[in-house]
Amino acid sequence: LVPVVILIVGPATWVEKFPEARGTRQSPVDIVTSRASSGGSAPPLVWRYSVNHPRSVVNPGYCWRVDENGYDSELRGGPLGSDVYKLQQWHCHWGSVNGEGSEHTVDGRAFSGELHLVHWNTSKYNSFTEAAGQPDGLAVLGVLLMVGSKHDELDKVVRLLPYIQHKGDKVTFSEPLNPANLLPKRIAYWTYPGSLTTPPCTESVTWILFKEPVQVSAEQVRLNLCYYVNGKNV
Ligand SMILES: NS(=O)(=O)c1nc2c(F)c(F)c(F)c(F)c2s1
Ligand SMILES: [Zn+2]
Repeated sequence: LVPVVILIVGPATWVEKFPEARGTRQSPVDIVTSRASSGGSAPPLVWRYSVNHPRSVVNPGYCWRVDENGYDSELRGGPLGSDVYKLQQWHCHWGSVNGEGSEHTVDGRAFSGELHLVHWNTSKYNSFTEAAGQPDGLAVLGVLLMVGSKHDELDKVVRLLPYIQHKGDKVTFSEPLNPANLLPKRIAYWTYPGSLTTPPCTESVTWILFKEPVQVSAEQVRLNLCYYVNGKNV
């Protein structure tokens, strides 16, 4: 008899180290479109981003993250009440197999990837870290990515990936980049109170997931996958 050792790593074990992961508003979720209520009279969601400032692309160990380095920006309206949120960073989630990389699913369907623009509530809190622990502390714009035509704005980051192949690597670039160009043309969205999708899984995120996917080229998906540390989608 060969002893079988089953090593369980991943979401099922997160609750041991991060009790929040056992919470009542955990993300990601499957968006069941038939059960989503219409937006009613929510005010429009508005955003303004700084374009010309130095940004850093970092390899946190799963995919890549772009730090906004504190430059000004604003996200307000929609489900965010009267608070103003500021863009802290944006990052991506890709799958190891095309068509399976997104975190959220829509009617059970996964997409090739998912971009997250992470904002924090500057009306109520004094730092990102403080806000990240509060139920109304963060607002994340989720953009579903599907394979299609090349995305020029995203390419400003993808072309830097060969320089951050290892966890902890970081490159700073000053090429003008408008995060608003990462969003879909039509801005209809689903929103729900949720959490960080990776440990510590804190229940501090107002999720705003755009309905319309954004297209990226197969080559851009491949580049994201090959400059991918650990090769798994956290
Ligand atoms: N994938 S996510 O929900 O947008 C998201 N997760 C995390 C996370 F785990 C962190 F530790 C963190 F500092 C973040 F800023 C985010 S942002
Ligand atoms: Zn994310």
